[in-house]
Amino acid sequence: MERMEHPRQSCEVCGLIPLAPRLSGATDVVARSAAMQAVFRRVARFARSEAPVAVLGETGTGKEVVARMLHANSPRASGPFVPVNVAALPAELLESELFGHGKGAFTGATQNRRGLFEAASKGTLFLDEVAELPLPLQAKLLRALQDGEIRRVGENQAFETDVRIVCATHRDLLQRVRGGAFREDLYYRLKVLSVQVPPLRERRDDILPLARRMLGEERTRAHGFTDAAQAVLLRHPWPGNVRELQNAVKHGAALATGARIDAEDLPEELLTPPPAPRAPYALRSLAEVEREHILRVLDACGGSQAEAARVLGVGRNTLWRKLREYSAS
Ligand SMILES: Nc1ncnc2c1ncn2[C@@H]1O[C@H](COP(=O)(O)OP(=O)(O)OP(=O)(O)O)[C@@H](O)[C@H]1O
Repeated sequence: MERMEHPRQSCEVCGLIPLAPRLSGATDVVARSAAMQAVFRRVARFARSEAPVAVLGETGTGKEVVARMLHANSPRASGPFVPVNVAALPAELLESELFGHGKGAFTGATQNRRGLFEAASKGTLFLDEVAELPLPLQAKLLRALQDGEIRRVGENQAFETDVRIVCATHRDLLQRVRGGAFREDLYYRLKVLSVQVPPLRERRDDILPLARRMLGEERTRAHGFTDAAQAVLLRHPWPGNVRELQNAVKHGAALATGARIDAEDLPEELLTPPPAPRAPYALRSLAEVEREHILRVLDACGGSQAEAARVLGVGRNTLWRKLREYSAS
């Protein structure tokens, strides 16, 4: 599924119907790597279910893209897809945003307003950054999921809900549960099904196809990457994942003067090689470590065995015996 050309034609690899052009942002969805194809095969199966799905993965990996694919391929596809970033609003505002409010519920509530739950009716409500949901709202969300109905802030009348919940987080939700920041009962309600989106560094086969697709969206004369630029793109660890790649391509497109983006057109941080990984801790025997330490102390003591024995806290005879062993070996 490198490119899903036509919105109605399903992908040969995973059977998914692609998103309408540009729905996923600037680009069509790319899944050249085996890891991403496995993700989308899973998405295709989950799409048919009504059960909540938790989409997990580092920031910028494409969790929202996955959520949109779930919706676009579900029986709810003709209904709305309503995304809400729960980390973006203060708790009180978020509550009325999600559940709506009645006239006079609080200062400024001059009329009844329906919330996103109602707006997502017959569709999918996508709760992004769900780990950040404040505890009181977690309780309210749990009730909505359990009872299948919601109450607008300041109102008693209950509205039946008909939404499928998809949520996403880059955090370790289970750790939040253990730390008391996330309700365990809600965790199990939301994570009935789950999809893990792998980081870009674990699916390097996607890097160049993604970069080419993104470049195609830019207004630039450049229509490719030099070998040097490709090598840089393949080497970078992409801590910001696909979003960081998108920025790098924009940077390259803006600076490129020729027909192809060159390495030096890419952002600086891609060009300075990352610090060399620390040598893995050498596993050595105690005898080896002892020998090295003794010789180092002896050296620091100018070769004086008496002084070295004192520093090492051993008898002079012991030190002499060890040194003899070393010289014999
Ligand atoms: N497989 C893909 N093919 C094409 N574009 C992609 C793909 N995955 C991600 N993108 C693009 O990368 C950007 C980041 O993706 P998205 O917003 O879905 O990531 P996210 O994991 O939800 O990020 P965050 O954790 O910050 O919410 C978007 O512009 C999206 O269109």
